[in-house]
Amino acid sequence: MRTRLKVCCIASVDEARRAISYGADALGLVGPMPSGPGPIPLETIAQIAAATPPPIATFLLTSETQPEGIVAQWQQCHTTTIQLTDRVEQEHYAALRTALPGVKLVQVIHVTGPESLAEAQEFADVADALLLDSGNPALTVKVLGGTGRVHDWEVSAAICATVACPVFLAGGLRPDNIGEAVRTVQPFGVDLCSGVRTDGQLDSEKLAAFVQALVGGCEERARGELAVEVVVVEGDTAQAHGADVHELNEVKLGPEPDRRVAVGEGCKVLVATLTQTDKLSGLDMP
Ligand SMILES: O=C(O)c1ccccc1NCC(=O)[C@H](O)[C@H](O)COP(=O)(O)O
Repeated sequence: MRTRLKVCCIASVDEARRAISYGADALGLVGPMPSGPGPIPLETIAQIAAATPPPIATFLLTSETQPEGIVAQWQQCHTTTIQLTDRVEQEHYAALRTALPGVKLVQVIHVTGPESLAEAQEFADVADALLLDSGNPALTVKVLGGTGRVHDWEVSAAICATVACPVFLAGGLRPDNIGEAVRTVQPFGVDLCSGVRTDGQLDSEKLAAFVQALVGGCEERARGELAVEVVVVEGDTAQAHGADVHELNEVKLGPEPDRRVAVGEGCKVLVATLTQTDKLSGLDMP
């Protein structure tokens, strides 16, 4: 699977065009924030959103946490998507869906430790996607993104392996770490701001280097996925080659014809060539 690219902190129509020309699938447009280098006026966000062709997605980043405030900001810029950079309580999602039909909602989870796994699982059913970032909403002046810092990718990997919705990885991604990030976390998409900027401006050379490294990381990820084979028979005598039994709930199956699943009488047998594109969910393993 190709890892999708979201380029954030886009500040002008020119930057939007350049990001798209280098392969961006989505653009991040930062609205009013309590801190950080990325905010631009909502009028500029509206201009960029209007100038962006389908199928490129435009994300309004908002720090608002109440439906009225979120809707009021969106009405000034009409993006395809809203990225909720602070925690928006689940009960508010219904009001947002009613007020903003067709607008996708992406909930940011700031990965602060193992407890973030439960928070991600909480939002996986209500949001259209999650975005794992490195901010800290608990600070007196909230930090909600654009930190340039990586977080614990093992927690992010656990989130990606267990939630059903698409997950973007963000936080300190750069050309020199994106390959490892993609291999470790296996996200649906990646998102970055400071790693492709110089003196606050979108830097085409850094962006080109990032895209090249991302493509390389995706190819390695695909090779790794296809290399693993697992065979499991009966609970007590389960044997696995290439993955241990405890990992099986996180193991993912590839598409037909690579997938071969047989459920035997009194025991369950799985023989599969694995990729990381599909969840194993639905298979009742011993
Ligand atoms: O850039 C900001 O100022 C910002 C402030 C508050 C929320 C989000 C912000 N940036 C947008 C993003 O979502 C970034 O892409 C993401 O936080 C990763 O940033 P970086 O670590 O600099 O790549």
